[in-house]
Amino acid sequence: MKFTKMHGIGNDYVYVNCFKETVKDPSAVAKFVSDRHFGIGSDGLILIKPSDIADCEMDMYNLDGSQGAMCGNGIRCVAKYAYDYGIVNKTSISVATKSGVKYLDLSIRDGKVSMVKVNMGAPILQASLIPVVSEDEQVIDAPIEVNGQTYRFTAVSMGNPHAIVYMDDVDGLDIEKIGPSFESHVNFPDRVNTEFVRVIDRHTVQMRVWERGSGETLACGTGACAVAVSSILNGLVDRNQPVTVKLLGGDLNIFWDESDDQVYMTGPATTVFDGEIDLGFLGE
Ligand SMILES: N[C@H](CCC[C@H](N)C(=O)O)C(=O)O
Repeated sequence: MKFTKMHGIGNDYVYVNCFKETVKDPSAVAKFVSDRHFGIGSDGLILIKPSDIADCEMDMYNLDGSQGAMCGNGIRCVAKYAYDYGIVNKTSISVATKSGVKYLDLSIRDGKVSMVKVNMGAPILQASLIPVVSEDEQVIDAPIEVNGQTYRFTAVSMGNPHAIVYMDDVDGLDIEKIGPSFESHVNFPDRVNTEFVRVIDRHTVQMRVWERGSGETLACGTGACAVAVSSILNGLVDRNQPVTVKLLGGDLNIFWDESDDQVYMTGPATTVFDGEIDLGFLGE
């Protein structure tokens, strides 16, 4: 199987061009290739597939083999791959995902994509659609008990579920302990991606993320969007202004446009190397 290793500020995936390759069992392939000792090493697998409704389709799998409905860092790399490898020859493109068709604008430097702006769509705040168990219509700054401690969190979906928790210090956080407890908490029927956030000023936040199905990653694009929306809803950053979200792997610029309720994410996409791996033992 030919593949391309790419990352969005350190959130790295193995990408397969399914205009040319066939992957029979993506879940099994994702689990194997993601292993950083026995496989290639990544946060998961992303298939770039033909689409009848967009320029291409993104089909994303976490490292545990679970399928993700949306991936912000991944879709920027899909767009970069599509342009750089000749699937498209334009700088405004569409990518179909499990959470709808997304529209992207590409910045080109030296003939290749350097930065990508993605319309990530409108945030979903209705608890039953996130989903999160709650008696309230929306979950903003609500209590939740995790490992015997009470936290306050806000729930936002960007096509995938996020729980946002604000703290004074995220650098010293024992995320390996608290992350899995949020991920598998009974209040999240589909599990959840959890962002731990320190507010720096009215335009800047710092976050770490424990991703559903992948553990701590260096960055999470949908998570950064959810954090910007949550921070505005909680009055912690200015409305209708860009928010800089600082993640372990780098920064993302997020803008929640009140005029159309769309969340725009701008960030880089990077190709690391092309490779080939024999997955005959997996029946591929
Ligand atoms: N773990 C996520 C999918 C990947 C999201 C993240 N890598 C991003 O950049 O948005 C989920 O299961 O919902």
